[in-house]
Amino acid sequence: MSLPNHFELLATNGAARTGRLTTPHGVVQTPAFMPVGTAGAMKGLHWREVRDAGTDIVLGNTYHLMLRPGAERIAALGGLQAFTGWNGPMLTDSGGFQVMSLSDLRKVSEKAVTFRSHIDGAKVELSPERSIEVQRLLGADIAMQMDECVRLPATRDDIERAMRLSLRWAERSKRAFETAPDGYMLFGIVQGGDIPEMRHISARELVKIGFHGYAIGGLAVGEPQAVMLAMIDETAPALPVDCPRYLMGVGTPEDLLEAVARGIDMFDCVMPTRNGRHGMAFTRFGQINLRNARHADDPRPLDEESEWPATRDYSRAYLHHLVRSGETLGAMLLSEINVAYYQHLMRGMREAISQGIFADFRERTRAGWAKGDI
Ligand SMILES: COC(=O)c1ccc(CCNc2nc3cc4nc(N)[nH]c(=O)c4cc3[nH]2)cc1
Repeated sequence: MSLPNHFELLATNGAARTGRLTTPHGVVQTPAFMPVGTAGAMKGLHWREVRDAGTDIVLGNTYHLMLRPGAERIAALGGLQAFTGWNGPMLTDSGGFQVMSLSDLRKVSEKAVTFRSHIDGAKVELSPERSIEVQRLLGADIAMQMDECVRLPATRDDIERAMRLSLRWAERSKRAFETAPDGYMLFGIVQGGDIPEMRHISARELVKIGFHGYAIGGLAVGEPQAVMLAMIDETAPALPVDCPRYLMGVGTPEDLLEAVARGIDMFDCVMPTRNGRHGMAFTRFGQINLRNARHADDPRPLDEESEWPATRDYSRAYLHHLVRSGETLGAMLLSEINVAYYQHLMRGMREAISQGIFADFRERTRAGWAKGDI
């Protein structure tokens, strides 16, 4: 049974789409990139810069926020937007993935995932019901079902087990979400590893349950890019054309371009901010590692044609110096430069799809990266 739809498809160009997703805290233009503000902050950035860089929606994490400062506390303080000062749309991940990647002594049962907090070692139980309760307390505009994501490579049995458990948790997540006010959304998550048949079963059964949008999970977990793209080809066509499709945890600029070409509408990844903190810049010439000594005397900015001031106004020599000296400003500048580049790329894709020239945009963008950094 399909749910009321807040997604408006504006144009398609091949399998690529551009649209508008209306949430209680504002409109999201798609394809959209969500920078990851895991614990309620975008590391090294003010929200003003996140917004000015072209961001419509940011991601927060149930796992981190329920452990610290606590979901009930954030609710008492008015919810995530009031608490953090980001007054736009927010999506929260449901926590299962973070438990498997961040905590130890974790156990998966039919009922829930139990684990020890990586902060104080306290024993915590995260069930689909509690995950939805936390995301409602946080006030996320888009909540994610609780699921189990297996790392790849994995056995067929393990992939099928986790996929079917995730479908049962999808049902329970949707039931727990029923009291949410109009406009708040719940997305299902397709699992199935790198096995097409498992992907088809997961997508078909999720659509029968009915969600506001559908994520493709279980990818960007160690598989080659070709496998990730093949699984998108298997899964996207099985999802309702009028619902948003969200590829979780992805990715590099090339991943984004190739996934939009295959019909994906939403993305999240730590890469622009985390790589920025480690001295890596994303530009239209490709990635530039500013730790590299070759930049020490280079007076040129990263890209004098960029519309983002920091990309235009600072020399590579200065950025190299900041990174080598471990100056906090280096991490801050490269984080904003990278988020601005990702959002510049997303805006370029939206415009190209609207004008029916996405294939040409894709070719020109790849050529720019291939040219490398002159
Ligand atoms: C510098 O860059 C990095 O350190 C870095 C680290 C991890 C990723 C990959 C993140 N991948 C990923 N995040 C994910 C989050 C997910 N959440 C749920 N609920 N279910 C999933 O099935 C799922 C899959 C994911 N795959 C990408 C980049």
